Amino acid sequence: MEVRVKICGLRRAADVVAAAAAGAAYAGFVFFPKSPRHLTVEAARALALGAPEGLCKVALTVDADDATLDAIVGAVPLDMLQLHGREAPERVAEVKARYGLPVMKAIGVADEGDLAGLLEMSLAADQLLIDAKPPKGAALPGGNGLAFDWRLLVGRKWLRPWMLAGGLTPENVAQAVRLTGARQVDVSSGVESAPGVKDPARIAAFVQAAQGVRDGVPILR
Ligand SMILES: O=C(O)c1ccccc1NCC(=O)[C@H](O)[C@H](O)COP(=O)(O)O
Repeated sequence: MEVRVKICGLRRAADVVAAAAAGAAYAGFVFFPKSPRHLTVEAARALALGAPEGLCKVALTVDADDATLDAIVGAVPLDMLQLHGREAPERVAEVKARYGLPVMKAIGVADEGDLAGLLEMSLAADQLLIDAKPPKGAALPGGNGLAFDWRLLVGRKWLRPWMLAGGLTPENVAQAVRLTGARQVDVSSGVESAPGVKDPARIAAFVQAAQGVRDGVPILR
């Protein structure tokens, strides 16, 4: 089975097209004003309307209230919501019911203890994004280019589809997939030339590297 790739933090139409052309399955749009990847609703709408068919368009928010989500969902044609803050399972369920869109909930991981709530969150969310926990005092809850100890995921049983994120790059994604068995991966800073600036060549290299592993074995092309 092919590894599905999400390219997060896209800001230019050409990068959305590059992601789809490279074989990415998901395009992530960040709504978080402190992020170099932040989009206005109008900019996200234009990107989403121009996105190639079949690309799953994901809006990423952080502890957003209903008014913020109403504005995003009302204007941007989306396929999924990614909740990247401290949303509790009850809020995840509420968002899912209110908008009728699949919800992916991010879980920040630094140690085994951070995985304790996985089952409860799996019951509320459609998918999980297992990401590195940001360092204390970090300005961004994600997109920090930091990895966590992937060995924490080895042998784990999953109730829902999940995505591995955090510090992935074209250089390390194959190893991460082999070790964790992830069938989906997410990247942001690992395919950038500067914060918020995606590099189409790195996007292509990332997708190729992620998909160059099947059943834990590298594929020789
Ligand atoms: O990317 C951001 O700027 C961002 C801002 C606020 C909340 C979450 C954010 N990103 C979440 C993602 O899904 C990233 O792709 C994920 O954290 C991996 O990022 P990276 O380690 O840079 O590949």
